[in-house]
Amino acid sequence: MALFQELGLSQQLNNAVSKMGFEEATPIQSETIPLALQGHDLIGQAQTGTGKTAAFGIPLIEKVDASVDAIQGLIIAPTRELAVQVSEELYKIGQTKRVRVLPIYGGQDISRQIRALKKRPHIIVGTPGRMLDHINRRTLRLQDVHTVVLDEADEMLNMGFIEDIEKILSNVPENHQTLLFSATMPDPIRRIAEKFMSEPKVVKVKAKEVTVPNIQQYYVEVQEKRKFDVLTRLLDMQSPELAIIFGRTKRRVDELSEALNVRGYSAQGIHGDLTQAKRLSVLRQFKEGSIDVLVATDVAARGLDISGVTHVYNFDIPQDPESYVHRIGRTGRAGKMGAAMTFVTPRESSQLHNIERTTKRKMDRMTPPTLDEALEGQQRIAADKLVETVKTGNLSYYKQLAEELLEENESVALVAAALKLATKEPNDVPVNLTAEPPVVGKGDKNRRGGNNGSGRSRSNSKNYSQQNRRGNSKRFGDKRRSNNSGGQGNRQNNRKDSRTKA
Ligand SMILES: Nc1ncnc2c1ncn2[C@@H]1O[C@H](COP(=O)(O)OP(=O)(O)OP(=O)(O)O)[C@@H](O)[C@H]1O
Ligand SMILES: [Mg+2]
Repeated sequence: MALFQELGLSQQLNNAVSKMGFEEATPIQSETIPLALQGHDLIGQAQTGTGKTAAFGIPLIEKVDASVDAIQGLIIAPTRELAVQVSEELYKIGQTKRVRVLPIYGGQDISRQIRALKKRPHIIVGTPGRMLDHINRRTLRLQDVHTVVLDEADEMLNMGFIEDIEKILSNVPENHQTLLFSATMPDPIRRIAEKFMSEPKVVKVKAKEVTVPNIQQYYVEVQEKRKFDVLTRLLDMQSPELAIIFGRTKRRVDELSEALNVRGYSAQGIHGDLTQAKRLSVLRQFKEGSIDVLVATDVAARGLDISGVTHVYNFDIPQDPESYVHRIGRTGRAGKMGAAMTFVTPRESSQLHNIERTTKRKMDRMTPPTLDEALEGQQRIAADKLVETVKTGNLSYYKQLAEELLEENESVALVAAALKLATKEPNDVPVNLTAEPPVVGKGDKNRRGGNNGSGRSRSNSKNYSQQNRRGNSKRFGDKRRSNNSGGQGNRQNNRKDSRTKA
């Protein structure tokens, strides 16, 4: 790690980064910032959560002449949420220099965007479709652009986006500088990328693994129809501060978030069929912690930086290894710890190995928690909460009654009762989830269905009810259910201050 002061930045930029609380530059930042400032085209590859945004943001802001009222930098991002987030980070970097940054993305009122464009922003951060739209309307003029950034470049250069990108670039002066960043850069895509650039420097942060070491990675062998119960037990046992659960399809995300709510978790889904307003509001609630669990398709997997995400659950194993890297990379960011659990059904073991081959890292096997372990986890949260309240709560109002209760009851029994009331006990309310076909890994002879998204056969989907078919249910009997009404409220409070464990 190097100090930012050693990277040859202006005083204004040094002030900006220290105001953002950055002390040292991350490896990708210290390697790419000087090269970018020298004007080289760049391909930057570094692990998730290691500061790639500032790695392109700092040199771009440095190069902007704030006294010139024209768009000088263009940042293209694959999703609207990411465009918003990147523009916020760039705004912070450029604040001391008074650089104007504007996000433009689909789903937002276009006339409002046109008005904002008239205010002469210096940098535009946008999604390809809406940028093209503005170019066609002649409301976006790019003749003064000197720097183009593709964030999540491999995704952007994937088949779906490449034509849009080419069209956008044909409106930018030819001698512009191009910066491409991503945590993953498969070789065929890198070759496409190089065609867009002139003598690019390739900076690949030296790391043995594609994923960051501070994410503990587990796989859980589980049958499709048992997944939901295993998920809720894991949530109970691990009690994440914030968790993201990835499902394969939009329907899957809807069904999962519905089912989680039925079982007393505060969850919301996010996917491409929701309105833009809804997507942004779900994300905001998740960031604020008013929902604990975000259920998402891969749309949320690229680039989103939400602090406090301690656990990622791949309810469905990802279709390709790159997607795995980006999904689990939503935790363990900026040096923090994280845990990722990937569910693997019996026929998906080849896909598990396929992922491990690409990431060059083995996942540890985790056995699904028993009901007792799930309950223990929740009890521990309740106990922590109780002790915390002893320390910080204003209890004088309760002490008189407490003493009376202690005269008439045994003390251990009293505390046990308080714990019971404060514990969110696992429940088995039936939920409906449509089964997903397995993802069969590359090179698997028996491969059928499942590996190519939309074309996939749905013939083996069927509705069934997932319930706790637990062996040890008798021990708890119906008493366990009697306390569930108090569970949800407690969960909200308990989750926030419990420490996490994987
Ligand atoms: N030098 C630094 N010191 C401390 N924190 C930093 C530094 N640079 C970036 N960060 C913070 O680290 C977090 C992750 O950064 P960022 O989102 O840029 O990661 P990324 O490499 O783009 O990840 P992804 O591959 O998921 O897009 C952000 O919250 C960012 O503010
Ligand atoms: Mg990023």
